[in-house]
Amino acid sequence: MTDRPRLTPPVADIRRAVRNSLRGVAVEGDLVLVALSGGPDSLSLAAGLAFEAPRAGLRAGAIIVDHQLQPGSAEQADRAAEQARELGLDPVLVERIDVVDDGAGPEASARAARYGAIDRVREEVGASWVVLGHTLDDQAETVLLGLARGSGGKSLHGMAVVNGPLVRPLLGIHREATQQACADQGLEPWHDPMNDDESYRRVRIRKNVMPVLESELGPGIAEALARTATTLREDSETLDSLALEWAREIVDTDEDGRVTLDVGGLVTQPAALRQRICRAVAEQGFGVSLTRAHTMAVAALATEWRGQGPIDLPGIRVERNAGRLLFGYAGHPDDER
Ligand SMILES: Nc1ncnc2c1ncn2[C@@H]1O[C@H](COP(=O)(O)OP(=O)(O)OP(=O)(O)O)[C@@H](O)[C@H]1O
Repeated sequence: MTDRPRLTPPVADIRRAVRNSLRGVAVEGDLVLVALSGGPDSLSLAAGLAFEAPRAGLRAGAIIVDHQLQPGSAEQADRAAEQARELGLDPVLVERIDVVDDGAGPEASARAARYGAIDRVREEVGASWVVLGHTLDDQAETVLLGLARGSGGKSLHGMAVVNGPLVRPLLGIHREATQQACADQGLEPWHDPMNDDESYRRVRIRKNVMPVLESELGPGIAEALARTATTLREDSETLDSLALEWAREIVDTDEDGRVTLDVGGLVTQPAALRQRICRAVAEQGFGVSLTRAHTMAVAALATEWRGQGPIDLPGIRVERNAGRLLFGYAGHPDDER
C-alpha cells in the first residue's frame, strides 16, 4: 500500500463524494440503494450513504446479491445485510440469484445477472438510484483492460459517475482509502477470495501491473489513467451528439421499413463521425450494438464499395444499393426474394 498524502480523513472524503454525486440528481424523498457486496469499497460507501442521506432528505437502503456460486455465500450475504441494518439502512434486501452461464464466461455471466437483479429490485421497491462502490483504482484498471483489449472506443472511457439510475460516487477515491474508512469506523469488510485469484486479468493488473507502473511512472498513474478516461468520454459524447445531428440529415426510411443512409453525405464525414452514424442507426433503428469490427465493415460499404453483396451481422443486414446504404432486420421478408 502506498502512503498517499491526505488533507482530510477518508471517512470525510467518502461522505463528501456521496454528497456531491447525489446532489443535482436525487431529489428530496428519493430512495437510494447501495449495492453492497460487503467488501471495503461498498461497505464504506454504505456508511457514507447512511450518514449523508438523512441530511439531504433522502431515504437509504441496501441491496445485496447472493450469486450462490461459492459455499458460504448465503452467510456472507446475511452478514452484509446485518451490517447494513446496523448502519441504519432500510430497506435491506437480499436477492438470491441463479447464475446461468450465458456463454460470456462465468465472471461476465455473474456480473450481468447481478446488474439484472439490482435493476429488478430497484424497480420493485421504487428506488430512484443505486450507488455502486467502484473506486478510482477500478477505473484505472478498467482503462488498462480496455487498452489491452485494443478495442478502443467505449472500453477506454471507463465508468461515468452517473449512468442512468446507477451512481458511482467513489470514482475519485482510492481503494486503500475505503479500507482505511472501514477501519476508522470499526466496520469489518469481507475479503472476497476472487480478488486474489490471478487467473483473472483484472486481478493481475491490480496486483502485478499497477505496482510496476506506480514505481516506474509515479504514484499519480491511477489518477492520470482515470483523468484520461474522463477526457475521452467527454470528447466521445460530443462526437456522439454531432453524429446524431448529421444522421438526421442523411437518414431516411424506405417503404419496406428499412433505414437508408445517403452515401454521399456519409463519406464526406470524418471517419469518427461516419462510424458513429452507422452505429447509431444500428442501435436506435434496430436495437443492435455493432462491434468495432462490424462498424468498420459497414462503414467500408460506403467508402470502399466494389459491388460486393449484403453484410449479415447478428440481428441486422446492411447492403449498398446505388447511392444508399440500406439497413434492415436480418431475415427481412425481402431477403427471401
Ligand atoms: N454481490 C453483490 N451484491 C451487491 N452489490 C455488489 C455485489 N458485488 C459487487 N457489487 C457492487 O459492485 C461494485 C463493484 O464490485 P466489483 O468490483 O466486485 O464488480 P466487478 O465484478 O468488477 O464488476 P463491475 O466492475 O462490472 O461491476 C461494488 O462496490 C458493489 O457496489
